[in-house]
Amino acid sequence: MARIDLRNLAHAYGPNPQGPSGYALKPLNHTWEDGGAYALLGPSGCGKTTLLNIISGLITPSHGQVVFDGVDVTSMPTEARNIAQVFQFPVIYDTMTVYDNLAFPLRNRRVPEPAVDARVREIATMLEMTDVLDKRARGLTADAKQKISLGRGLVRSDVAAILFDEPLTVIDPQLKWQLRSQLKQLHKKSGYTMVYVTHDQTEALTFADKVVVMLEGEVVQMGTPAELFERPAHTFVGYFIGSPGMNVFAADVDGTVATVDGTPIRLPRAYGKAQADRKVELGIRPEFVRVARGEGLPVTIRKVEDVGSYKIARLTFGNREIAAVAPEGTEFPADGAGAIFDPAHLNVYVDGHLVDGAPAREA
Ligand SMILES: Nc1ncnc2c1ncn2[C@@H]1O[C@H](COP(=O)(O)OP(=O)(O)OP(=O)(O)O)[C@@H](O)[C@H]1O
Repeated sequence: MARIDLRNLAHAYGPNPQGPSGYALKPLNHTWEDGGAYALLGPSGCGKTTLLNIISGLITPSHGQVVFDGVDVTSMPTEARNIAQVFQFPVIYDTMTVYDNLAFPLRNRRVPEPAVDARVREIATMLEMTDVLDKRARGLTADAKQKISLGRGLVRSDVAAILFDEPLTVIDPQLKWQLRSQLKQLHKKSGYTMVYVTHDQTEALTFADKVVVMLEGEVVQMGTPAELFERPAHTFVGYFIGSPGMNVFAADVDGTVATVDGTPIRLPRAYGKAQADRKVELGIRPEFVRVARGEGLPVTIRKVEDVGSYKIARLTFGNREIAAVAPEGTEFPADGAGAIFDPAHLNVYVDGHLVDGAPAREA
């Protein structure tokens, strides 16, 4: 297994990129620890596959270096990098049996047959494929073929890293759930360095110790699921992670007070006044918004959704929408409702990026 350092990495597909928008991957410096489980999460086109393919060697970056355990592998071909990669669609030998497909990466490296057999059976058990080991891959369902692909990625124990590119896309939802937890367990047991590309937040948050959130070719935050939830470094992380996403609205911030449409809101920290051409916003997760009668920001309750274990109140304040999450059984006021924001969880963003205020002095 390897620690992966990405040094000043950037990539443009065209020969003469014009400014930052010409880059599919904007300059990036990161260390991914040996044995870590990482997810690359972001919307379609944000550069996840580009980054994964640079790590695997399928793409040579236009700038910077990829370093495995201190060794610069940037110009090494994929085969020399000692990695396993699992793609969105099955990459298997149709005419071979499931057993031979799983054994292939090991036999290729001249692993002795008894060790091959033990490992193939271990992986087949994990994937619940022991009863089809003798069947040819050709006749199997798309799900089963993709499981073989996953198995081929997981079968070697001497790889520097295992890279997954949306590996569960073609798998049915029930099985997806099961495979996701199995991958997590396998990671815990084996300590492989794993990098998992997905656009699905549930997949990323259940699989990874650290999630790398990407937007328009840029890493906007790398953090644990709790960090992404509690302190989104970018408004995009706030929207993209969580359901419903973080409430974000324009505000005028000066010192320890934010003003939203003339209504002052107290902030837990002090902020300098932003330059006039900057976009200043407040962000607060719906979980930290409470609705009460006659207190806080005056709002109208547009509707209340009961989603089983909790309720989501959809509020309007002027022309803004605010969501509030409340425990099951909460009764909302029929009139005079106000939204109260938990100050400890109010974040200030300038041009989309989180700003750290200074400790507020007592008045
Ligand atoms: N071979 C290529 N030539 C030119 N541009 C490309 C190429 N591959 C990707 N791009 C562009 O680079 C950007 C990042 O694409 P990439 O496939 O890495 O994103 P992604 O986040 O993996 O998206 P998806 O989830 O849709 O696969 C996109 O604007 C895409 O159009």
